[in-house]
Amino acid sequence: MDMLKVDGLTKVYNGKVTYEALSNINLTVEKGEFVGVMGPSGSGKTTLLNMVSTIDAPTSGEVYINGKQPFRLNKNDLAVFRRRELGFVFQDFNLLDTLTIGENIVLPLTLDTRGMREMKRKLEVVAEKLGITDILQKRTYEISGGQRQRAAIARAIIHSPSLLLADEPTGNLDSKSARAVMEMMAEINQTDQTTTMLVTHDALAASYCHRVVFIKDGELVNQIVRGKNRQAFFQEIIDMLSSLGGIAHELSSVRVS
Ligand SMILES: Nc1ncnc2c1ncn2[C@@H]1O[C@H](COP(=O)(O)OP(=O)(O)OP(=O)(O)O)[C@@H](O)[C@H]1O
Repeated sequence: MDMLKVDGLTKVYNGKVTYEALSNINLTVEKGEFVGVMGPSGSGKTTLLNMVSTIDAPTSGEVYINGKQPFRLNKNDLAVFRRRELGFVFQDFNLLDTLTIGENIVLPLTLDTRGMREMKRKLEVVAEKLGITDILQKRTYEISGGQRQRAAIARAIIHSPSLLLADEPTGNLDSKSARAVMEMMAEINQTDQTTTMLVTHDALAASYCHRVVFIKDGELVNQIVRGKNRQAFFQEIIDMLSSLGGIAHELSSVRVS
């Protein structure tokens, strides 16, 4: 079953100069798949993520998520759709300093006015899964970057979204924390069948995906599928990035496999 389908997606920015950031993108992500999106700086990755996450509307083309067309919904229904069907993980965590970690994690449920008992049960399950049970009473400034990102992932999955979207989730982490975060994302994907789309410059992070698609100049130019060996996949990703010509910039952020 397709969880995400992007059909003929084009995005034109109309500023002083008109710029076509995405040209006729076609992409299908099946339920339970973990797909990475990579490409040189300015290639259109964020633009694609913004369309899939319904933050910005395409100029033409369609986005289907779990069989629904979010851009056909009215404003209120779109807000509910986003809250129920999507989970977001960002580079800078986006946790609220004024709340405890536990309160941050249950926030998506409180917006949907769920009962206290249900929220507590879901919090326990998700915190256990992410290994953060002992920091739920703490504030963001009392925990490490890796713990913050794990809390952010817990918040993103507590409502069992149809699609988990991650934008450079390892961008602010040291290599050990990045690896731990990616191992958890891969485990969640595997055990819960959470369909995941990851935008990243980090070849190590991308090597945890089942498949990586590459964008250049607003077009999907290639994709590679992981075999059994993650190390080999990592090398294939590096080779593809260098063949796309982004080497100087891209490889500056590559971690050792
Ligand atoms: N709001 C906007 N108005 C005009 N042009 C834009 C806008 N947002 C992005 N662009 C342009 O669209 C192109 C794609 O940008 P986008 O941010 O999607 O690239 P990216 O692949 O995510 O880059 P990076 O890896 O550096 O984050 C770039 O040339 C960018 O300058």
